[in-house]
Amino acid sequence: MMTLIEPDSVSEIRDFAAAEQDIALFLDFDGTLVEIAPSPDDVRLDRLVAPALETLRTSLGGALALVSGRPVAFLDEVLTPYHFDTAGLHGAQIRVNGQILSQADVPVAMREAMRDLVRFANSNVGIIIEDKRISAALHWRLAPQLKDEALDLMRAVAKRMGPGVRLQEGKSVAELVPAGASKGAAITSMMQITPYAGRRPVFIGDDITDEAGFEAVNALGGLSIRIGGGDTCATRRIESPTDLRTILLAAAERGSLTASSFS
Ligand SMILES: O=P(O)(O)OC[C@H]1O[C@H](O[C@H]2O[C@H](CO)[C@@H](O)[C@H](O)[C@H]2O)[C@H](O)[C@@H](O)[C@@H]1O
Repeated sequence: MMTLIEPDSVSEIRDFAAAEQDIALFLDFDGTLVEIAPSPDDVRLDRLVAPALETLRTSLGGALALVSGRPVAFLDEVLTPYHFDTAGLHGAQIRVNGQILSQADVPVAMREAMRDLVRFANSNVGIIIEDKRISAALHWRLAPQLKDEALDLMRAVAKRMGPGVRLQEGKSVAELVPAGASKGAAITSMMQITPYAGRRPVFIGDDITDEAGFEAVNALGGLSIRIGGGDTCATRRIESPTDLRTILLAAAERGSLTASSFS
């Protein structure tokens, strides 16, 4: 005898299937795996996190990647001895299975832009510049009164550099980033290849740059999780990096991470 499935049951079955589907885990770094610190060099990664990520990477069949505004080389150093798949510089560099899949060119006129940023930092105590070659960040966390001036400068520099560059705002920071790069585009392209393809993407982040990643995983039927407050298109929240660390360490201990681990 054939059993008719009521519409409610169909959606329940779909939800159940999605909850059970193998996931691909994409993790932001600053504000997600580490607490926000006064300056970029001050971040501290709990010593248990990198080995836990390695255990989870294995249990996810390799489908675990970092998606960050930091350069790939920085993340390799912080997470040493592990070299995770990484989309760095807001998606401008992508490395999977040890191979560089894509790397944007250094934007035209970046050197001239850096001269302007250095001049601004030299004449304003508390302003920090990160020269990441393909991108550049201007931080005002230690000089919040300079926010408007710093943003005006970055907007003018980005405009002068032309359509090859976009301005990425973040927590007390503005960055010059290659125009085509975004965390959403990076996640979408990684989801097309092994070991990510066929899995349900889960992306966890905390900042404006992560919203493109949330949109991408939402469009792919995945799970988007924002750490902390703020407007977001993420469908779930986790209060803090400490709470996320607790979830990840417990999952590593069990040797299993699914979408329900984040409920
Ligand atoms: O995508 P993410 O991994 O979150 O990286 C985004 C930017 O994070 C860093 O800046 C932020 O964290 C600093 C350290 O906590 C903090 O001092 C700063 O105010 C934040 O904006 C990093 O320095 C940038 O390069 C990343 O692009």
